[in-house]
Amino acid sequence: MEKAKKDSAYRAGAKHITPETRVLGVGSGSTIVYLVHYLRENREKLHPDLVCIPTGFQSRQLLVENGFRVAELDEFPVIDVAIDGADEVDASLNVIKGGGAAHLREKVVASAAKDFIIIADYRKMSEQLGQQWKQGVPIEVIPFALSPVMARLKEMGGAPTLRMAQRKAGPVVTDNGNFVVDVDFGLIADPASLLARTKALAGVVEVGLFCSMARIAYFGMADGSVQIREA
Ligand SMILES: O=C(CO)[C@H](O)[C@H](O)COP(=O)(O)O
Repeated sequence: MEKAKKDSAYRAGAKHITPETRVLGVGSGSTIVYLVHYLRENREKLHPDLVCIPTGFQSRQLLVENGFRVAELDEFPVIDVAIDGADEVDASLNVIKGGGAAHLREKVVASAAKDFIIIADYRKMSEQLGQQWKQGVPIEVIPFALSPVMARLKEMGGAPTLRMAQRKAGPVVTDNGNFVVDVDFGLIADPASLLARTKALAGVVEVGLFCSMARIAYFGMADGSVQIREA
C-alpha cells in the first residue's frame, strides 16, 4: 500500500510540478507525505522561489520540517497547481475527501488552483462514490448547529455519525474549530446534487464532495503500475 501511495505521488510530482510551478498547493493525509518526499529529492527541478500553500496543520509541519517555504492564500491567492489525496474517486472524477477532517481548507486550496490533481492508492478507485469508502461523506458543521444539521441529514436519507476523537475525550475538532459528521448515503448516484443539498443546510461549513474540480487522478496500483484517470 505504501508503495502504491508513493508511486502515485512521484508520478504526479514528476508530471505536474515543473520549474515554472511557483505556487504549489499541498494537501493532507498519508499519500501527501510521499509528495513532500518527492519535492525533497528533486529540489534541483523545482522553481527556485517555490512557495507552498498547505491545507492544514499536518502538511504545514511536514513542509516546514523539510525546508520548504510555506505561505498563506492572503499572499498568494492564485495557486499554479494543487495536489491532494482522496478517500474515493469515481469514474467522472468526483471525489470524497475529509478522511483527515481537512476538507474545508482542502477545498479552498483546490478552488484557488489553476490545476487540481489527485494522488491515491488503488483502494480509492471506484465507479460510483459510496462503493469503496464506507465511512460516509464528511461534513464540517459549526458546533452550534450540530443537532439540527444531524436531523436534516437523516430526513435526507443519510445516516450521520459525529466523528469522535481518538486519544481525546469527545469529538474531533477541525483546524477551524468545527465538528465533522460522517454521513452514510449509500451509493451516491448524483454527487453534485447531493453536494448542493447538503451544503445548503444552515450551519454546514463544507462538504467533502469535490465535484468537477479534479482534472486528473493518479492511482498507484498493487502491481506497481500507475493508472491515470482524466476528467
Ligand atoms: O481528504 C483528506 C484529508 O481530509 C485526505 O486527502 C484523504 O483522507 C486521503 O488520505 P490518505 O492519503 O491518508 O489516504
